[in-house]
Amino acid sequence: MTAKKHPDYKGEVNRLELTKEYIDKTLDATETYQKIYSDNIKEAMIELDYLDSSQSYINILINNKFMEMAEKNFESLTKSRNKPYFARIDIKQQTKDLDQFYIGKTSLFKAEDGTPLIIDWRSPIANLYYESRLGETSYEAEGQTQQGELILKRQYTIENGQLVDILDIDITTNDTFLQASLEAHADQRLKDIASTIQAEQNRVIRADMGKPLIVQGVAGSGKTTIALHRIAYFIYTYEKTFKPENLMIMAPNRLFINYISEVLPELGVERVKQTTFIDFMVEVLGNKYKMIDPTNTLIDIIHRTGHDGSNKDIESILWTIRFKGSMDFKGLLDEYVKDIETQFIPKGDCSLVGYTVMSETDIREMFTKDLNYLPVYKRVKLLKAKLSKQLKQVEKDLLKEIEEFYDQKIDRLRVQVEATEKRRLKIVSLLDRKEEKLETVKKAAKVAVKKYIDRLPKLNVFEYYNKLMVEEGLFELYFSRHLGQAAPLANTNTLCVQTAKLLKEKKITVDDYAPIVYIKSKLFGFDENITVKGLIVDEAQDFSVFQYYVLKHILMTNVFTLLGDLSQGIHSYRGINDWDELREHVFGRENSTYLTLVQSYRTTIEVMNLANRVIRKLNNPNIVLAQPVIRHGQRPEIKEFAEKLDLLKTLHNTIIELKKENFKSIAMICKTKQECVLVQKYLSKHAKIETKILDEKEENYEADVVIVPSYFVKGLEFDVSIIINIEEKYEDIELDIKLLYVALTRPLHRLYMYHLPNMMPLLS
Ligand SMILES: Nc1ncnc2c1ncn2[C@@H]1O[C@H](COP(=O)(O)OP(=O)(O)OP(=O)(O)O)[C@@H](O)[C@H]1O
Repeated sequence: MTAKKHPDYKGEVNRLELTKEYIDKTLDATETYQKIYSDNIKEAMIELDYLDSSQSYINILINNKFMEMAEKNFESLTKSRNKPYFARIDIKQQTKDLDQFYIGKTSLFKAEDGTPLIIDWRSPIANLYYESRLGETSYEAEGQTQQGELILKRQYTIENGQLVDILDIDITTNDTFLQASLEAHADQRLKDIASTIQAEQNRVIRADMGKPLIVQGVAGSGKTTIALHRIAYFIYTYEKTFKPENLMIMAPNRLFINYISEVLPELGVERVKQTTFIDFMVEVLGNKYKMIDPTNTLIDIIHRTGHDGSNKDIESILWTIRFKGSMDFKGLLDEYVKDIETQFIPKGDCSLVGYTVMSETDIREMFTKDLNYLPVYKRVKLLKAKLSKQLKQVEKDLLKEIEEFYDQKIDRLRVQVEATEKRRLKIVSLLDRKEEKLETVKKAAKVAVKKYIDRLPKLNVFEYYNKLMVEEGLFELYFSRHLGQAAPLANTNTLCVQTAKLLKEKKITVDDYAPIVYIKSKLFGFDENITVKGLIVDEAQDFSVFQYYVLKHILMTNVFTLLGDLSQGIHSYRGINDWDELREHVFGRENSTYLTLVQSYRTTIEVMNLANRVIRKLNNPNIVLAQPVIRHGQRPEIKEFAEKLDLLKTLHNTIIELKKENFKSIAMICKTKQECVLVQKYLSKHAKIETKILDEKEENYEADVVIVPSYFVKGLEFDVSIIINIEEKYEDIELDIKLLYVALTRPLHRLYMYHLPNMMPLLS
C-alpha cells in the first residue's frame, strides 16, 4: 500500500469514502424506487383486468420504463462500487475556483444540486486526462471551448473499494499504470483499458464519427480494444439519436467474437450487433447456398505455393479471387446489369384485344427513365400498377364503344325497319353479339396485365450470377466493355468454370458474396430494411475493396470505422494491400480520415524486435515497424533440435515449467493443422497433457494450453507462445513472412521457437 505515503492520502481516502457512501445511498434509493415502480405496475395490472382502461396501460408502460432505467443505473453503480474512479484532473480557470474532476467508467451526480461526483471517461472534459499535459490548455465544456490550466493529473489504484496507490503524473513520468496493466497475465478475454488509454489511441476513439475512419495499426497497438472503446464512446456521445442495436461490429470469425464479447458489457454497452462478414451476407441474401470456408483456400495456397512463391497452378485461382474482390468486377457487373435493364422490356405493346394499353416505347421510357432510381424488379411493381390503371381506362372506353356501336345499330333498326319477326331476331342477334364482345373484352382485361408481366424475365439473383458464368462469351464481353481490353481468357475461363461448378452444387465462396449482393441491390433491392447504421470492422485488411464498396452501398452510412494492419494481411490475395486504394474507390480521400498507431502494447521489447526483424524481410516501404512500449522480458528462446522426439520432450518440459510459473494461457503455434494434430497426439500420449486445437470450427475457448495453426492465430493473444516447426517451414516469401510475423506477435510475455534443422530460414 504505497498510497499512504502520498501527502494527500487522508483527503483522498475521505473522498473515496464519501463517494462510496453516496453510491450506497443511491443504490438504496434506486431499490426503493424499483419497489415503487413494481407496485405501480401490479396495481395497474389489477385495474387493467377490471376496467380495461387505457390509463392502466400507460401506467404500466411508464413504470416499466422507469424500472428499466433504475435497473440500468443499479447495475452500473453496483459495478462501480468497488472502483468508482481511476483518475482525477484539476483545472483552474482565471476567474473561477479550482475544478476537480474524478474520472470513472460511469458518471455519478449529486441528486441535490447536480454537481458531478464522478465524470464519465467519455465526457468531453475527460479528454484532458488522455490528451493534455500539465499547464495551459483548452477543453470543451458545456458545448464551448474553455481556456484553463491543468494543475493536476492523478491516477488511483482502488481494489475492493480500498485506496491502494496514488500516482501524480508530471511531464517526465512514465506511465507506470500502463506498465502494471501490461504486466498482468492474460485470461481468455480482452480487457477494458479506460484508465490507461494512450493519446494516439484516444484520438482514434474520439475521431469524428460522421466520417469513415481507417486505422492502420501495428500488431498489438490495441486496435481490437480501441474498436470496442470507440463503440462505447459513440453510444455515450450519441445516446439520444443512435441505438446500440444499430451498430454492428464485424470480426473475422465466431471464436474472435466470443473473445471480445465480454468487454462491451464491462464498458456499459449492450445490444450491439456482433457478426462476421459471412453471417451478415447470409442474413442479407437469405440464401441457402453452402459456403466454402475461406480458410480452406488459404490452406490450399499454403500447401501449393512453391519455394519461390510462384505456382502456375494457383495463379489463375489467385487471379480469380483478386478479380472478384476488385472494383473492376463491379464495373463489369454494371455493364451486365445495364444490359439486363435495357433488354428487360419485351418487344411489342401491352394491349387489350388489339388496342394499345401502353406502347412499348412508353413502357421502355417509364422503365428506364422515370423509374430508374429503383432496382429493376421493384420497378415491375410500379409498372404493373400503371398498366392496370391505364387498362381500366382502355377497358372502360372499349366497353362504352361497343355498347354505343350496338345500341346505335339496334336503334336504327327500330326506327327504320318494320316490326316483324325477322327484325326481332336481328335485334336479338345484335344483343347477343354485343354481350359476347363485352364479355370478350372483360375477360381479356382480367389477364391483360398479367400476360404482359409474364413476358418479363423471371430469374433469381443466383440465376443471374450463374448466367454470367455459363453463357458463352458473356463474361468476356462485359470484361472488355468495361476495361476496354480483351479478357485474359485462361483466367476468366477458370473463374467462370469454377464458379459455375460450385453454383451447380449450390455452393459459393466468400468472394462471391460481394458480387451477388451487388446484383441483388441493383436488380431486386432488399425487402427488409437493413437497420445497421454504423459499422466497425476489425482485421479490416482481410476484406476486399469491392466487399467494402458493397457494405457501404447497402448500409448507406458514413459511420464506418475500419481497423487493420497490412503486415498481418495473410489473406492479401483477396484483401487490402493499400489503404489509399480503398479510400479512393469507396469512401473518397477527402471525406475519410486516416490515422496510424505505431506503439505496440502487447509484447516485450525483446519479442517485438525479433518480430520486426522478420517483417522487414518484406522490403515493403508501406509497412511501418511497431515500436514496443518500454517493457522488458526474457529473450525469445530459439532452439534447434536434431530429432523430433527431443523437440517434443523439451516442449513437454517447457509447458510444465510455464504452468508452475503460473502462466494462464499458453499457445503452441504450428504452421499447419497437420502439425498441430501431430503435437497434440504426442502431448496426449507421452505427457498426458490434454490440449485443444483452435481452428475455424471452434467458437469458444478457455485460457489454457492450446494449439493453433498459424493462419488462425490472428487477433488472439496468450501469455506465452511456442512456435513449433517439425514438418513445415516458413519460407522467405510474402505469405510465410506474414504468417510468422503474426505468430511472433501473439505473446504478452514469453516466446519460444522450437524447430528441426533448416526449418527456420527466415531467422538465419
Ligand atoms: N492503453 C492500453 N493500456 C493497457 N493495455 C493496452 C493498451 N492498449 C493495448 N493494450 C493491450 O495490448 C494488447 C493488444 O491489444 P489488441 O489485441 O487490442 O491489439 P491489436 O492491435 O488488435 O493487435 P493485433 O493486430 O496484433 O491482433 C491487449 O492485451 C490490450 O489489452
